[in-house]
Amino acid sequence: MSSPCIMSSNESIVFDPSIMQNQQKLPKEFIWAKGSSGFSPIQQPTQQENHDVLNEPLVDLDGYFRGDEVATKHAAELIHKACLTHGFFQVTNHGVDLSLIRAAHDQMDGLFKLPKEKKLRVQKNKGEMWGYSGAHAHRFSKQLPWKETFSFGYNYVGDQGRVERQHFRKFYEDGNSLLRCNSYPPCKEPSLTFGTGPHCDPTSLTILHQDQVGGLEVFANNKWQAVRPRQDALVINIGDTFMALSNGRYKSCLHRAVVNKERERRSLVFFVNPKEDKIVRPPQDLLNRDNEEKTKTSNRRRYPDFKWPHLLEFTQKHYRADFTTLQSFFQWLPSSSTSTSY
Ligand SMILES: C=C1C[C@]23C[C@H]1CC[C@H]2[C@]1(C)CCC[C@@](C)(C(=O)O)[C@H]1[C@@H]3C(=O)O
Ligand SMILES: O=C(O)CCC(=O)C(=O)O
Ligand SMILES: [Fe+2]
Repeated sequence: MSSPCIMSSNESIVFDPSIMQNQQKLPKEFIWAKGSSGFSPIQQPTQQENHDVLNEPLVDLDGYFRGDEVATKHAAELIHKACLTHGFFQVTNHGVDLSLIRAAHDQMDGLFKLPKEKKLRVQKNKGEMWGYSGAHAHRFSKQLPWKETFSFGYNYVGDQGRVERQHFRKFYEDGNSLLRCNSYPPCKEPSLTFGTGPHCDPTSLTILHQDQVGGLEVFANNKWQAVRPRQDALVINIGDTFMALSNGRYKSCLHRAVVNKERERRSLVFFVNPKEDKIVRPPQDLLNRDNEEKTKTSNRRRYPDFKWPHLLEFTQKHYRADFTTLQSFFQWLPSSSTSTSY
């Protein structure tokens, strides 16, 4: 039986923001805090007032788009360094018009303001990637995230017959990516819960635009640090799949989203994925370079080969993505059947 005041259908919670944001006491299903023991600092929610602000690299892409070689080299170096350390940076002059971003947020607003019944008509089923989800209550029963999401599939079919220019461009061509709209309603007890719990994205690359409310945090230098919202910037982070593709050189970014007492927060997230049949394996050039640079013992392959649909299946059917997803996936992989319906 769920907490009082929460509408319940078929035993799972219905996350209605207009009701939830007025709950004086956080329903137990949303509590993440575990007291002083049993939880590492990574898992434990922290008081919002205590947060450091991250001084992450801000990369201006203007020179790159103008074909300025020096500016491009500088931007590439900043990105490379950020990927080697936390797997996180922001970009400005990224080529996406601000008016388009605003229009996307307006559309998102329209979606989240739909009546509950309409949202539930497109509810995600377990194992499916697309549709509406209220606190993921159809999938999980505890440590629910304080959010609603709408997810959409995106399949970019590249120009046919184009000459191959880069290994990774080819690798991601025709991939099945995912667009997700997140809405985090205000919460009376924000320090007990999360909008999105601590995790590394299992996907490859994440491109995110957050509104001006703030709530995204990155675990860097052994502490949680807030990412200051910038209207003109896109937040980029490395996910587990890209970390594997780079043989562990580039770091999958550990991050989370906290909620607050007063303001609803929105974010718009694009998760880039390779096509289903691609084998996630570091390019030979990179392994050769590792061979030249390091001793024989440290240049071995860090992860076994896998395909994205298997990692996706793992996170949708067997394991809730967190900050040790990749490790747990490689333990599960040998025992799993390699046929999948994705
Ligand atoms: C493949 C995915 C699973 C999640 C959506 C995409 C990329 C990020 C994953 C997620 C956001 C990581 C935190 C936990 C999660 C359950 C969530 O809070 O939404 C994850 C997504 C999911 O499984 O739906
Ligand atoms: O809303 C945010 O800022 C973060 C969301 C996130 O990390 C995710 O959806 O994977
Ligand atoms: Fe994420």
